[in-house]
Amino acid sequence: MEDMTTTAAPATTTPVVGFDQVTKTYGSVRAVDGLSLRLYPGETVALLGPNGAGKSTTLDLLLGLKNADSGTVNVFGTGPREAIVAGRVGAMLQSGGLMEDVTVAELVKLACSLHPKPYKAAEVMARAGITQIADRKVNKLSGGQAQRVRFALATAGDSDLIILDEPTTGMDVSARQAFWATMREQADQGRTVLFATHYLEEADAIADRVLVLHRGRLLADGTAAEIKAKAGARRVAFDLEGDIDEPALRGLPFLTSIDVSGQTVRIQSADADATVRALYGLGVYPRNLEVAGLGLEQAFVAITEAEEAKQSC
Ligand SMILES: Nc1ncnc2c1ncn2[C@@H]1O[C@H](COP(=O)(O)OP(=O)(O)OP(=O)(O)O)[C@@H](O)[C@H]1O
Repeated sequence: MEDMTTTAAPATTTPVVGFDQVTKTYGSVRAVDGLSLRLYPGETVALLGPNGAGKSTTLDLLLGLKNADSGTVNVFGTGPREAIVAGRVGAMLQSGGLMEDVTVAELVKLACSLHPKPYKAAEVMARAGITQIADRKVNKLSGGQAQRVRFALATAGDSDLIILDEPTTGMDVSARQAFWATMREQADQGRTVLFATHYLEEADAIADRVLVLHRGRLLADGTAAEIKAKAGARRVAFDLEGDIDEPALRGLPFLTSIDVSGQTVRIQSADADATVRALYGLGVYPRNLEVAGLGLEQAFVAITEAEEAKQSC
């Protein structure tokens, strides 16, 4: 698989975020391993990676919640904490505890009062869709409502960089749609949005750049389309009549996965042309043949599995 860590980011724009050879270890675990990357104004960037890949640690380093063992983290030309004190960074963390014995409105007003460039609390609540629960105690909220409140806190003021760790977990469909519409507006106004997610369809739909982390290293960096294309493999689906000789199909060249369901066969192949030629060579005549590129989810799995295989050699 070719190198996927070259980004087409503009060379002339001053980066919003710069990581240079950043490493963070916990005991023997290298959570972030020599990570270098740049984020630029107006980018919406998805941070993907399997469990334990180092996404949350990367965001914590970016927010100054953790210190790197080596390397440098730069945010708007300063350290992360200075950038936060200056109000340039808004964040929504995965399990960010919410103050319990206050109402939603009180909490949002507090967040606004602490921000150097605050928005009006009523505006912030309307944007997050929590006006109707403004008088409710924070410890009485459902999971999705609490998530909306975290979203409000992350957008309490005019920040230039918005960091979101799995932001839509627990949100219903309409909350998700409203959330991403707001984030899109924020990016259109020149803000940088960085979000970690396990929802690959969200990354595909929302992000104009996708970073794939694996064991603390950057495995891929590009648009979703580039990552899908560079993963190489393609999906092939077809129907067969009569008895299916599954062992023979499993022996097809370039096959990376196969699923037989009834008369329908779905395979993933590193060289779809060669696989289909070999299929005809078996004397098998597929009907309804479809060949398509990988979705971001399959590309992600292909990239991370290829890396696992490389490391276990
Ligand atoms: N405080 C800690 N002490 C010890 N090990 C930690 C600590 N925090 C994270 N780790 C380890 O560092 C690695 C990276 O964890 P991190 O939470 O950054 O990954 P992640 O990509 O956010 O994972 P997930 O998708 O599961 O949220 C994991 O192996 C994790 O077990």
